[in-house]
Amino acid sequence: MASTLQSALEYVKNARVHLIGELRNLSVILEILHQQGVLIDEEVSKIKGEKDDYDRTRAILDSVTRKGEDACYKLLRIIYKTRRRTLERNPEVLFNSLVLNTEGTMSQSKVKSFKKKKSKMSRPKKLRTYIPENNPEISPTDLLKTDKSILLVGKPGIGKTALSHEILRLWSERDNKELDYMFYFDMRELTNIPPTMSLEDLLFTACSEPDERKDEVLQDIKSNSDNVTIILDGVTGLSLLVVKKLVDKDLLPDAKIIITCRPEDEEDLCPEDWLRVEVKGFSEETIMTYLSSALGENHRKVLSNVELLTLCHVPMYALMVAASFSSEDSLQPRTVTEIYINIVRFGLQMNSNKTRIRNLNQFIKTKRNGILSLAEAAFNATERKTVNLEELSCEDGCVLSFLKTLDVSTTCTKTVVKYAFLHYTLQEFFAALWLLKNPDKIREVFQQCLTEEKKHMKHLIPFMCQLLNEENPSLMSCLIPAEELKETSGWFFKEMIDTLFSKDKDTEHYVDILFFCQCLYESQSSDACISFLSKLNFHLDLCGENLDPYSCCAVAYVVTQSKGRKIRLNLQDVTVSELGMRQLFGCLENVQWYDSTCFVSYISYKVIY
Ligand SMILES: Nc1ncnc2c1ncn2[C@@H]1O[C@H](COP(=O)(O)OP(=O)(O)OP(=O)(O)O)[C@@H](O)[C@H]1O
Repeated sequence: MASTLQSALEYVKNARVHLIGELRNLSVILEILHQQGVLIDEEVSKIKGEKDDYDRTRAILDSVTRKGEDACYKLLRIIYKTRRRTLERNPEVLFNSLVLNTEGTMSQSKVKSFKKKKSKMSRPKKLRTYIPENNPEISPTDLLKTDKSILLVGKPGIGKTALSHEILRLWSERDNKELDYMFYFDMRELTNIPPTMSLEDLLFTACSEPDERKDEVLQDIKSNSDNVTIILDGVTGLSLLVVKKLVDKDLLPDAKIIITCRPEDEEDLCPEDWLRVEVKGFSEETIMTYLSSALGENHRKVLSNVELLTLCHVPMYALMVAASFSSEDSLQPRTVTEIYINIVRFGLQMNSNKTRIRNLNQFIKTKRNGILSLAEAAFNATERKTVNLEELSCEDGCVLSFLKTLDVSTTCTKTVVKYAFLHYTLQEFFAALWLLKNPDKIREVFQQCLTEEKKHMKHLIPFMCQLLNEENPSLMSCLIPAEELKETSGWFFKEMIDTLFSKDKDTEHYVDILFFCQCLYESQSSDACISFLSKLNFHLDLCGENLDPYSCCAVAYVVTQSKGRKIRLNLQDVTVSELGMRQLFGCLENVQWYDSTCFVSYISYKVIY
């Protein structure tokens, strides 16, 4: 509850502007402040006599801050306990359950057989393997209860900090009235402290200092270290002597230490008697709960897209997907690629030591070389049909935050570190980005899409279509000069349509109309839609297709772009959800139902729920 980096007094002062706008049910707060002896009768009456709630809130905050730290702490506790009634906008980030695994890492032979099995799966099945299975082994409550020290390991953004905050919350709300201590340190905030910092300085300077009898408190902590829990969040190594001594139990030998770290920093951090817990992210069930509570009915749009659904196993990405869909209509991403652009921008911002959003473009420009080198490794890996990135020259932690690391033993004495993206579709996104920097390769990739061996390269095309869109320069303008992109988009769509249709003349090659619609929707280019429709003689045949809401959105977009000519649309025997059907209704006025050449647009569909 109370922050470890600022006192309650500072907290109330800093939050004043927000509290003035957002506190409500002031009589509840006043009553409890009175009961707890923070305010006396006269003060309460005076505050109640103020002319409106705005002045009453100011008066409460003034009185409490004048009374100092203790009074501010009590006020914060009251607000926290009554937050559902007293805060206009409930700031609580609800903790959704995470899959926690205590089994340890998979053996090399298991990894190999899993990979072999995976290589034979279809793309949706492969993507689904990212989502961890929901077989709960241990809960945050168990983690609070155990006496063992704990190492929480997990990929970037997977929920380690959220889990340690949850442990802190459970601790602050438990009934146990015995005196014990819990300290939380965000190690990323402790960058400028001397490597030789003492325990006392760590606990009382970097953390909160008791008002009085500091020596006595420190003595109590030292002599009863079994009553102490210290959470060190985001540890990258043992360079701070005090942290090393805590881990080695040279200091506070009976204290419980909880460390969170990413897999690449795990070595040396997990003594044998510690409990190692791997944070694996959201299960499918949690993704559904998370998205439906964040987005209501709109969550079906995400669920129907296997790329986005599986991406959401990383809570940080789930947050971004939810934020993208829940923003004001005008700010909502129209396309899937825009969500990835948001994720990349947000990921860079999160790992940039809090760059402000208005300075973010400038910041991204400084990371240009690192991002493009990551993009190159992504392209090479995608072409080789693997998730292992090779020849990664970038060492910038901010850029590498999109990756997870894997230690692979090459011989019994040698281990190499391999990198992979947190999700395969992010690899494809970066690969598409690299192609736009190297447009000479694009034609070759279009050709590859027609071959059995390299047909997986087609998944880069929808990303490229949107990244070429001049109206959305939020990422590309920082990486590739606008003139280069303009030149590419001058020939890109014609070449794409011509190449992907070309084989159709000679063979029975199947033209994937839905895939085209998806690319054109991502491009948001009317001209490209018209070229495509004229290639099809304005006849879209989707007979027998399974149309998820995203495909429906894409089809509706393409159909509506044809202003001069109506479209003949064959929806015979399609399977479609109710949401998808609603997306399609919007474009039906652009559909030609009867026509003299006896082509008739046709609808017969099965609705799925
Ligand atoms: N269990 C959860 N319930 C709801 N949201 C969560 C949960 N876990 C994580 N999130 C969301 O995802 C974001 C990233 O999570 P978090 O900071 O905990 O990741 P992390 O594993 O600590 O990452 P890093 O390695 O980068 O420090 C959080 O800001 C939060 O919004």
